[in-house]
Amino acid sequence: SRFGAFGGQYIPESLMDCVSQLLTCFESARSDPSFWEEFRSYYPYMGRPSSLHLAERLTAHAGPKAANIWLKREDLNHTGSHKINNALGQILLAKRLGKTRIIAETGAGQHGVATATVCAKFGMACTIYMGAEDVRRQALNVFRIKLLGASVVSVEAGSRTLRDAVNEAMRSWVVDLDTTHYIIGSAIGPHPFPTIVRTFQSVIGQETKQQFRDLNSHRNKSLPDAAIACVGGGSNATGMFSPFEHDPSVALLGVEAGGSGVKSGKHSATLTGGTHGVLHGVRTYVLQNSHGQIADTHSVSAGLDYPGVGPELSSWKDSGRAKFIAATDADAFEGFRVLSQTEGIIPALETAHAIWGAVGLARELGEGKDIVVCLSGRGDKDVQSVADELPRI
Ligand SMILES: CC/C=C(/N=C/c1c(COP(=O)(O)O)cnc(C)c1O)C(=O)O
Repeated sequence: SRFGAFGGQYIPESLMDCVSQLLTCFESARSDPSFWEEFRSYYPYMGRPSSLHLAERLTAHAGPKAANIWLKREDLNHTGSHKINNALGQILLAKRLGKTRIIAETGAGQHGVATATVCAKFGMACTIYMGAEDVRRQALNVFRIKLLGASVVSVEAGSRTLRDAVNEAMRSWVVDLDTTHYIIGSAIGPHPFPTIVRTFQSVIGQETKQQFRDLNSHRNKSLPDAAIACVGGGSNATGMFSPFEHDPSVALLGVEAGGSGVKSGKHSATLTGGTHGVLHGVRTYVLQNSHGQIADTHSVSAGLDYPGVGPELSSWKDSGRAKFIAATDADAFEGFRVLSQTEGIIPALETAHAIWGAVGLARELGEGKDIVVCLSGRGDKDVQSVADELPRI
């Protein structure tokens, strides 16, 4: 349950039974071939495997001596992001646990949509908790969640963003533990949640590894030189990175939300600007003041706007296995514009942070090297807020 000094279960007594029941269920499912057969039987529905392909014009944009940039198209999954991988896996666990009701938190709305989608598919009642600020800025996804038959609870407390949605979801879970499973949307929360989410999301890195080898056998190259992903709670990053963890020749780079700049104090770059702490039941890096008060965060992208991060990424930061940088809001808009206009792919604003990071890394690594980028989601949900930025774009 620990990733170095990180992880654990910092939860009230009232949650212990439910969490240990989940652990038992996960442990048995994980080692049960018929569970994975059932999971893979939904690949046609999810659109797995997602494709991996070279982004020639994005690579050219990075410059004549830049490394090749490869895109792992999690944006083409059903519902438009990597979130479906985890939502589907966890609803199969909920079924095994005999639960009949699902709750979840959401910030960008992608996890909310993915959860509402699998609840419709499996006939379970669904309530999504979402900060009121995110209800406003991701309105398209709120509409989709309701169309899928789920209800949305708009959370007015605190900063009215993802952190507050998680608080509310956890609070409501305690009331209905026996009927309800909480499909947590990122690699956060008390053990076993970070391990569950990473396990389901690791389909991203496993497929990428195989696809890269197959696509590069002619040049006798079996591994990329770097993998890069944006980091909110850390699920698409750990999903892309964990299958490469023990391949030291593959650099791992996470790109966080630098907001108005890490020095400005208005950001969500937890690993870059945070310290060891506890948030939402887990010991990890958090953004907090000297009294341990969790800081308010800012990001143009709702899915990265969170003061915590998964414990596995925290351990990789401290062990040096992965590096983390911050892309500002402006950098993200640049990544958004560049991918749209060089590859015809409109990314989620979250993903745009990784695109910006990939261009910089491609210039750094140089010719003949290869970078795989987790293209975590599509940008339909963001076009309204980007429209306001269009003059800058
Ligand atoms: C679970 C809360 C986060 C959400 N989304 C986060 C997100 C992220 C960041 O989440 P992680 O992969 O968990 O770091 C990256 N890309 C897209 C397209 C996202 O939607 C959500 O509610 O949809």
